[in-house]
Amino acid sequence: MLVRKSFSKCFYLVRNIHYSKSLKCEESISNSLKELFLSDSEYNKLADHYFRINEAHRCLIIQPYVKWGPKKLDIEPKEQLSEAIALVETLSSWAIVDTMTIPLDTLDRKFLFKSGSMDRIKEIVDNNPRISAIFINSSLLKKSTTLILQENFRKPIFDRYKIVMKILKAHASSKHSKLQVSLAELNYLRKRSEQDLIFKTYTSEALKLLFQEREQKIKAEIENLRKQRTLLRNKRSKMDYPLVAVVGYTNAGKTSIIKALTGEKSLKPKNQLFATLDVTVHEGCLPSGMTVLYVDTVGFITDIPTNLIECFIATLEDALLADVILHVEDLSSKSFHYKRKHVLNILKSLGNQTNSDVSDKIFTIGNKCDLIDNTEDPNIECMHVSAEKGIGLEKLVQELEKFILNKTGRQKITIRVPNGGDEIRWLYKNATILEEVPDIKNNQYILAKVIITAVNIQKFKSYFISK
Ligand SMILES: Nc1nc2c(ncn2[C@@H]2O[C@H](COP(=O)(O)OP(=O)(O)OP(=O)(O)O)[C@@H](O)[C@H]2O)c(=O)[nH]1
Ligand SMILES: [Mg+2]
Repeated sequence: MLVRKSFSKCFYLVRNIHYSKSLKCEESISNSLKELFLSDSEYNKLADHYFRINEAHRCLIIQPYVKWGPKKLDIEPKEQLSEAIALVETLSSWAIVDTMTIPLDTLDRKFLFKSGSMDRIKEIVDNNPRISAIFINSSLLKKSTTLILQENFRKPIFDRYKIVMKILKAHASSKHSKLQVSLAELNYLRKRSEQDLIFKTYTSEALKLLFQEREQKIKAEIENLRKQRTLLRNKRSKMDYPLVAVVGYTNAGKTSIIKALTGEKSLKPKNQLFATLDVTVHEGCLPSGMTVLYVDTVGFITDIPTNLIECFIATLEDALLADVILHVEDLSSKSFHYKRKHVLNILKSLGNQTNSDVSDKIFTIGNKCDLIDNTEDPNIECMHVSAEKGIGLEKLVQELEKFILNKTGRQKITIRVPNGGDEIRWLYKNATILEEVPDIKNNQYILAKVIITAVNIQKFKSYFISK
């Protein structure tokens, strides 16, 4: 599957939509699902064993990086380490005791590290009793490598997959995000059950049943919610508001931008990765007075294995169906280009999968301009704004409006209609009225300046002109 391949290093989640303000939807959770989450103690035991969800740790973070060759990444190890720190800081019960970066010549070494590095780590761990766990910021360590490292350092080892899984579990608050996280977890456990001792206490048939039953129930519930989302989508298209999906690398400031553009108080930007785990829709107003809906989405992150991503792919439909994709980038990030490349790759592969050219509807902005010097990087061609300081927002909405009008085939036109007639009432319902002035040549008429879609122009003509 195309997405499967191109997503192997990137992570992007989009969850169910809650329409804020005028559009509200209540998801219902079936009794069978409640039962599934609460009473499946056997399953929960296995999940706890692997993800150690409730454990709090004081950890040593190790950032391995390949020094040269094709596996060398276009991102500074220091920047990778700050992402690892941000991931751990997102876990409220965890603390960071120490950090280190370790160069590697290959990622395929059995112990991961060379013997000199192994000794260095061991020395640090042995001499610091505060360290209770080690987080190696690498996507998914092999089971055998994890065991060897655990044995050597006599501390539990966490890789990036486990940490992200813990964050997702902690942050998932809606039914849909809980379901998706459960499915990701299930896929992981199923894979591990093929090789692991703890599973030997179950017969393979019992295990198969345990996983199968749970998977079927979760998938059925997800399908249910997807139907509800389709309903919401239809409702929205009837209302005919342009939809802007706000996407970008995690922590770029997507939620902050929406908050700044809509004034929505319920939005809480956080200096955390995966602060937003549920897709929410927020109503805003463009300079002309046209209503626009902004969709807040879950951030992208690199270097997360495929099976964690797969579960969320279906829900990306929502972002892809938006009229415009507002790509928010963090100008202050040292890995700006690396992150940009990843986000654009994901969007492109999603577009390919659905045969739609998304690149055409991407509007890019660089956020956090307050944190950079005025000396602009000539390679960063996008509008500079600051959600936090309110810089460039006025220009942003003006340009965004032009872009939306262009992409959605909406036009600004003036229509002459009878004063107080059905025509103006219809226009109030089906277009955005910008201005109404009396026609000085004949005061029985008014000149209405409107923003209207091509479809509605045709409807207007057929209802009122060709009659
Ligand atoms: N200095 C500065 N900080 C900003 C700006 N915009 C956002 N931030 C901060 O950046 C952090 C992340 O902001 P969010 O809006 O939560 O970012 P996000 O992209 O929604 O993050 P996720 O939902 O986790 O993917 C918060 O601490 C914000 O206060 C800005 O313009 N300038
Ligand atoms: Mg957010």
